Amino acid sequence: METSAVMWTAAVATAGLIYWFVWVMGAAEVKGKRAVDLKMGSITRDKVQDKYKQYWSFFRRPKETAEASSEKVPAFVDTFYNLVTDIYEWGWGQSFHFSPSIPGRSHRDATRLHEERVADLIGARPGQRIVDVGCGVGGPMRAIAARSGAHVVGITINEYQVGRARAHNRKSGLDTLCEVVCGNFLQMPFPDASFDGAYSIEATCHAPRLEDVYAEIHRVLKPGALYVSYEWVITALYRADDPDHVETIQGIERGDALPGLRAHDEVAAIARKAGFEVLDERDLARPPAGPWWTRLKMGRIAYWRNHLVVSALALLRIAPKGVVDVHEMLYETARHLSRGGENGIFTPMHMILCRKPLLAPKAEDGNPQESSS
Ligand SMILES: C=C(CC[C@@H](C)[C@H]1CC[C@H]2C3=CC[C@H]4[C@H](C)[C@@H](O)CC[C@]4(C)[C@H]3CC[C@]12C)C(C)C
Ligand SMILES: C[S@@+](CC[C@H](N)C(=O)[O-])C[C@H]1O[C@@H](n2cnc3c(N)ncnc32)[C@H](O)[C@@H]1O
Repeated sequence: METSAVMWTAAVATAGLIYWFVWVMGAAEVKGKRAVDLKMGSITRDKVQDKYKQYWSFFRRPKETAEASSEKVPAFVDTFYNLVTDIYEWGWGQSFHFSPSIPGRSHRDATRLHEERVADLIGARPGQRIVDVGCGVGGPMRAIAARSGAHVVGITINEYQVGRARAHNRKSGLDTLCEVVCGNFLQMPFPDASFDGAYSIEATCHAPRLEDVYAEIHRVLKPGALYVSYEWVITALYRADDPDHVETIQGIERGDALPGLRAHDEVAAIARKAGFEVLDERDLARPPAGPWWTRLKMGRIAYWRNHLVVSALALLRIAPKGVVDVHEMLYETARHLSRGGENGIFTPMHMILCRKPLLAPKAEDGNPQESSS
């Protein structure tokens, strides 16, 4: 073959490979986001690397830093979601959480069932107003509204997610039932006693003090309303004197913008302190539930492919440079999360079901008060 023919063949093959990597394999599982559309939320291209460095230096020692400057946590969590939202959508889907694997069922089904369980636990029904505390781009909100017919109002600190969630709501025809607002769940822009139910899926772990977000949820619920949360916690198997355990938990905190994971046995006491009655509390990851971390482990080849895709896109200046660093951080985080799941020291689905009592606790004169907020 002539040299020019060889060169042409090689060029066409390379172009075909790039096309396959970027446009075909690079499409999200839910086809919501493609690699070529990766942005870094509302951060401008030239600021991505700086923002990533700032995030990393804040969360490198998550617990100490967040304890010393807890008021800064929501802003850094916002930065984190600017950096990761598109990568999450591209490589995971529109629901930013884990779910127990179910033999013979797809990840998409397992995710939806884990979300529908929330609707069932709080008895959501048509005509009710439910708040989704930390709603992401609204995967759970759409599943819960579709299942229950309830009106769901989601709140997220990240403006970019608000835009994505609203676009998905419109596209799925659920925008009459689903609403999204930008705000801090530690100071929600809602009146007292304005919701018939509430839920949070893998979101309150971002609060520096769980009591603050629980108190705020308690405030916006009507007396008698139910609240369910899937919490990220350290389990009873954790040993503080085991360096491998310590490294795993710190790795999870660092790569997920967490100001210190809580222990499983702290959650119910905090809910009661916020004024809730605790109706049920369970780790949904315990057998017979299938392991939630298998999806993360199975994705290793895809992550390697994704690494090539983001590196190529950054090289071609289609994606901002910092995207490679963010992707690497997520790869590391996936390793720590899988390890935490496998050795049983961490769960992302410690479920707590609470009710705001009809009557507030006794007043000083010993008589129960009518519960208002
Ligand atoms: C609840 C939270 C997020 C949970 C998960 C949705 C995400 C945790 C780790 C993320 C990922 C890790 C590896 C990425 C991979 C390297 C990339 O190629 C494709 C996306 C990932 C799979 C990404 C997807 C989302 C997670 C699983 C926290 C933040 C409280
Ligand atoms: C891991 S995502 C989960 C999103 C959604 N629950 C889901 O399962 O798809 C966590 C969410 O909590 C939100 N969040 C974190 N801290 C917040 C805060 N202080 N106020 C409002 N939202 C917050 C993030 O913006 C993000 O949307």
